[in-house]
Amino acid sequence: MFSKKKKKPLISPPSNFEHRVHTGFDKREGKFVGLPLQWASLVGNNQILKSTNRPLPLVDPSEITPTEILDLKTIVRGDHRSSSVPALSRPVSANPLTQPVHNGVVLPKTSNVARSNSLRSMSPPKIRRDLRNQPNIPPSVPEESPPVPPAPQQYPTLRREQSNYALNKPVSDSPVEWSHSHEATVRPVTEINDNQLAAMTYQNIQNANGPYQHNHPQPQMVQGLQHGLNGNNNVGDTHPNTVRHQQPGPLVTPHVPITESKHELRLTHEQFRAALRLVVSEGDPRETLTGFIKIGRGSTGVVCAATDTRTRRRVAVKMMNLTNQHRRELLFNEVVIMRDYPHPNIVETHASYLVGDELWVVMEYMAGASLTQIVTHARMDPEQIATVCKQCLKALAFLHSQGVIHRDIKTDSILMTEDGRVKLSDFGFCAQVSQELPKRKSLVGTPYWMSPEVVLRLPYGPEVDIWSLGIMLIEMVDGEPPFFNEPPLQAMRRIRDMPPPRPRGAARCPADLLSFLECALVRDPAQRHSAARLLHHPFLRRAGPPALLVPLMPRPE
Ligand SMILES: Nc1ncnc2c1ncn2[C@@H]1O[C@H](COP(=O)(O)OP(=O)(O)OP(=O)(O)O)[C@@H](O)[C@H]1O
Repeated sequence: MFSKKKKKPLISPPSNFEHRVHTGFDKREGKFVGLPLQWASLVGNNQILKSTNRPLPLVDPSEITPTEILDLKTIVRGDHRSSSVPALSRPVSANPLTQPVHNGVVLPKTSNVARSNSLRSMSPPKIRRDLRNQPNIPPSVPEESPPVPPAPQQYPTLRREQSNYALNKPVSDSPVEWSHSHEATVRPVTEINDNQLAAMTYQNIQNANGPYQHNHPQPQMVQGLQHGLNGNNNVGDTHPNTVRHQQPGPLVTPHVPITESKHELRLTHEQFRAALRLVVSEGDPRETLTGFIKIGRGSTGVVCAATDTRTRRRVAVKMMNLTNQHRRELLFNEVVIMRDYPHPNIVETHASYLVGDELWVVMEYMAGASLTQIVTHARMDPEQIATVCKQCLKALAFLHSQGVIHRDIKTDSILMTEDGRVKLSDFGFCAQVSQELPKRKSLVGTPYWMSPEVVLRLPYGPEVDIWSLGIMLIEMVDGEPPFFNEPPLQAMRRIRDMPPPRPRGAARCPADLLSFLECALVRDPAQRHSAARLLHHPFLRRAGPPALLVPLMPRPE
């Protein structure tokens, strides 16, 4: 009868915006300039990529899985003998109550903050909601960002409606309670943001009286990426959201006596350093370590081999500068994950320290090789591939049973001892899920190894590691992952739109290897086999002892 006249929404102009990222295209050089490192890696013109010829992992800084307030729990600092301030502890128990969830993966009932993967997410989780009224930012609740629209051709893509991953939990910042004793009462959370760290540190860190700064998250970069995935490669260049508009997010930390309670907080360097000090060991490793030799460089810092003069043991030391991290909160992962999840197939952490402005993680020295070195220099036979897969799957089955998702499985993350034992490393990007928070949403991973659900921005779980393991298997057959000759963004489009990839060398692969691969590279995560299930696949009967891998090790020069 009557046509409803739509009222034109009144949109105010942005206020208080800060222009902190300025990107452009240098026609002479033929490359983008001014991109943050992680985004540069995505469009394929960053220096680290060039120097190591390996793609960098990508962490979308604006997409943080919201945190949840869980039950109150008392945690005690692991080593509190000599400490004058309370600190986060190692986990009280390694195996919380568990119940099966879908697809055979068993998740812990709650995440454990002390395991503090957890501390990784200090960026404000609410920004998209806060920015909803701004131009160019579509409403996105409960999802944090729009899915990639289906491409014109179509291999049936996953859609949100197809997955049962409804996010039924409200977004909430999680206050952390803190008491002035060796026992700290905290609400375990799955991720902690700057507000929560501020809450902890405000009351506990002496001399940390500098002003809190507002955090400036970067939601527009997601739009830029989305734009790129939709066919425009000029990420950050032509998309309207390249200018950042500052809009402070809400703060829900009743225990922090700060007047500007509506503002997101960002820890000062000293506060962050003090927070990190709470989880590292005391002492100066330079007093006991000697003979440093640089053996590698990653996106977070350098790795040196050294000798522990007390034990005469060879160790590897990962040194990460606090001041030049893309997301400094990820450093907490480096400290706690390998330490808190000991397993024969996970690189062992001995200790970690703050040395000036650097975080040093001292770990077992893996003198053999990385799997990348092997796949790029040798051809592996099916028995050797099965041996590697089996050892990796043991680590993954263990981690997944604890609710830990690695999120960056690739040959670069697999290190070997000289006698052929295979261990998982590089836990900088991992995340924890639990029954309360069974799915993650952040865009994290290295493009070529990303699962369809991650590319599609669907909530995801531990199954993403199984997809990446499948891609890693293709690396073992072909020497590189699928689409490796294409820019990362194009590779992500192909992952989004195409059937699961097969190795180029499929013709020389036995049927059981291909069948194993088909169980791992399933587009629908609910149908993908879990690590525990894959361990029973007939292909793994080919697996042999670690010695089978020794002939693959590069010969010392
Ligand atoms: N425990 C270790 N023993 C021997 N070599 C190691 C050890 N840990 C790391 N490395 C080597 O040091 C180099 C850098 O490692 P690092 O973990 O910093 O970087 P990465 O693998 O590129 O990861 P990311 O960039 O995600 O931090 C790699 O070549 C790796 O093989």
